Amino acid sequence: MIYTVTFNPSVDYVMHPTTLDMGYTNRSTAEEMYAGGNGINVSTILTELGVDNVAMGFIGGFTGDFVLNTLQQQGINTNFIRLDKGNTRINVKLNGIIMTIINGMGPNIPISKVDELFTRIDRVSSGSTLVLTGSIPSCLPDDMYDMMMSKFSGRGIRFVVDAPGDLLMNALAAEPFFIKPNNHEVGRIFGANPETPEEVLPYARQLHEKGAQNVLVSCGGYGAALVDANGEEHVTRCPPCRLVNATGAGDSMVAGFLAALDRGWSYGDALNYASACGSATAASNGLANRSTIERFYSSLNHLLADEKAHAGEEVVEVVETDDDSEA
Ligand SMILES: Nc1ncnc2c1ncn2[C@@H]1O[C@H](COP(=O)(O)OP(=O)(O)OP(=O)(O)O)[C@@H](O)[C@H]1O
Ligand SMILES: O=P(O)(O)OC[C@@]1(O)O[C@H](CO)[C@@H](O)[C@@H]1O
Repeated sequence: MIYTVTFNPSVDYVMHPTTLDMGYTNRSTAEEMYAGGNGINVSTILTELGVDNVAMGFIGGFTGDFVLNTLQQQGINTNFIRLDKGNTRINVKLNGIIMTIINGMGPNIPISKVDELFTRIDRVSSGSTLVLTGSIPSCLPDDMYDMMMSKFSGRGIRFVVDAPGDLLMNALAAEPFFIKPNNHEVGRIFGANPETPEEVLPYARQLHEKGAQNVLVSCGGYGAALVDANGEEHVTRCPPCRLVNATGAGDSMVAGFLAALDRGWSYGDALNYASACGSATAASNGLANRSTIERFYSSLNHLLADEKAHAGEEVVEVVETDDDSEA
C-alpha cells in the first residue's frame, strides 16, 4: 500500500486574470478550485491510475472540509487528522500570461497532532511506501522528513521524498527509495545551472551516491533524467504539448513512476511513464485524467522511437530562400 503525507494541504484557487496590474483591481474571467498539496496530488493521480493508496496529513476548518469532500467524491482513500484551530490554506494560482502563484502559510500544527500522525504511521505494514512530499509549515522543524525516516526505519517501509533544499538533503542519509527534485532545485544544491536531462545526470549521480536509491530529476519542458537503484542512467523527453497549467506536474511524475513500478515495469519505462504523467498534467486544467496520460505515453514512445531511428544521422541545415526554386 502507498501512503502519501501532506503536512500542509491547500485549496488551489486558480484564477484567469486578463491583466495583473499591481495597485489596481484586476478581474478574472474564470475560476476553478481543486484539492491541492503535493501528497494529495500524488494520491489523486495514483487513484486515477488504479493504484491503491491512502492520503494522510492535516486539515482544518471549512477549507479542510472542501479538501476532504473533494477527495472522497473522487474515490480517494483518506486518513486525515483534523486540527482544532485554523483553516487549511488557500493557494492562489493566477493563470495569466505568466503564471503567478501566492501560496498561503497554513494553520499551526501542534506537536500533539504530529504525535497522532506518527501513531497512525506506526500501524503501516512492512512493504508499504510512504510518500513525504511538499513543504512543512514553519511551525515545525525542517528536518521533519529526516526525523520521520529515522523513526520508522527498519520497518520495511520504502520512503519517497520530494521536497526542497535542506528538507531533501537532510533526508538522503536515510537512503530514500526515490527522490524527485527538479533541475532548478538540483542547480541550487550544487551551485550550477543544469537545464537538460543530459546536463542534470552528473548531479543526479551525486545525489544517488549520497544515499538516494532512485534519483529522478524533472527538467520542465526539456524532459527528465534518472539514475536508478542499480546506478544506471536514463534520459527521456516530454511529449509535445501546449502548456495549460503545470501545477502538480511534478507530483504527477512521482505518481507515474510509482504506478509503473507497481505494474512491474523497468526503471527506464517508469521514467517515460512519469514524464507522460507530468506533461499530461501540464497540458490539463487541474490534474490529468487517465486517458490523457495514456495518450501522452503513446505519443512519447513514438517520439523516442523516432529519436532512436534518427540517432547519428547528419543534421542538414535548411536554408530558406526568397524564391520557390529548389536548392
Ligand atoms: N512546458 C512544458 N511542456 C511539457 N511538459 C512539461 C512542461 N513543464 C512541465 N512539464 C512536465 O512536467 C514535469 C515536471 O515539471 P517540472 O520539472 O517543472 O517539475 P516541478 O517543478 O516539480 O513541478 P511542479 O512543482 O509544478 O509540480 C516535466 O518533467 C514534464 O513532464
Ligand atoms: O507551498 P508548497 O507546499 O511548497 O506547495 C503547495 C502547492 O503549490 O504544490 C502543489 C503542486 O505541486 C499545489 O497543489 C500546491 O498549491
